[in-house]
Amino acid sequence: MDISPYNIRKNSIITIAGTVGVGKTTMTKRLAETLRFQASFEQVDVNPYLHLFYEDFKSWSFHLQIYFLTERFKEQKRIYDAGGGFIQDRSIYEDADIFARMHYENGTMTEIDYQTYINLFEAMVLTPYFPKPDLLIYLDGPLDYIIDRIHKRGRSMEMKTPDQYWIELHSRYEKWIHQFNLCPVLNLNIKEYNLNDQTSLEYIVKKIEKCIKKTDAN
Ligand SMILES: Nc1ncnc2c1ncn2[C@@H]1O[C@H](COP(=O)(O)OP(=O)(O)O)[C@@H](O)[C@H]1O
Ligand SMILES: Nc1ncnc2c1ncn2[C@H]1C[C@H](O)[C@@H](COP(=O)(O)O)O1
Repeated sequence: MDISPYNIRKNSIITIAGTVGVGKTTMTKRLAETLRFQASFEQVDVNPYLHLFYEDFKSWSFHLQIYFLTERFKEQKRIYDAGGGFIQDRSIYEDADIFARMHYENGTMTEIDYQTYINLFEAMVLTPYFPKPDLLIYLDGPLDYIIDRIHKRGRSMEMKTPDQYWIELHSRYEKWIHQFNLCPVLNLNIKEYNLNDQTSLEYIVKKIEKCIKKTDAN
């Protein structure tokens, strides 16, 4: 078996999940550097719908979800073609189970659009390009820390969005992770690590090793 210096298979796929602003992108970068894996990011700056969506959820939620699905599919294919070895910034499950569902349930996505989206999502995850991740790392922490990070990051479209949106997202994430069972989950609390501290990073890597080893043993 091909093992990285950290006893983690070099073809592993590790997905970082968690609500907006919790620190997924930052964690993706640091883990990819440390494990010498490739990174797969969500590209926020080039997303042509995101600004429009934040101005008017009802008009743009379907377009935005289709765009995210397309981008995730391309990234999944890239990961598959490379034979794994990736840290991935957010999972496709979050798009469907949290964001799309929330907008449908809140009336900012129509039933027809939601059904079309779900049909496409279900067809996509059945393709070979969507192997289940070897591990999903779930980042969470106090809501006030997370909202503070969103404000400090300073994306204007997010800063104009009422805090109620982040509160609802966070609450939906908490429910979602409790029932998520498609792959092993490592829970990390953002108050309990510091990515600028090598010891703290090593501690996270040790936890990843343990979770992935347990799965390999099954
Ligand atoms: N461990 C951390 N400690 C302090 N600030 C962090 C940490 N991780 C991320 N941040 C900051 O919080 C903000 C959101 O992080 P980001 O990685 O973009 O989150 P996400 O991808 O989950 O939206 C950024 O400004 C980032 O610099
Ligand atoms: N599927 C999605 N639907 C709506 N909005 C989404 C979706 N995926 C990501 N977003 C938004 C949330 C943030 O404003 C940006 C980037 O997400 P982040 O958690 O900061 O990486 O896109």
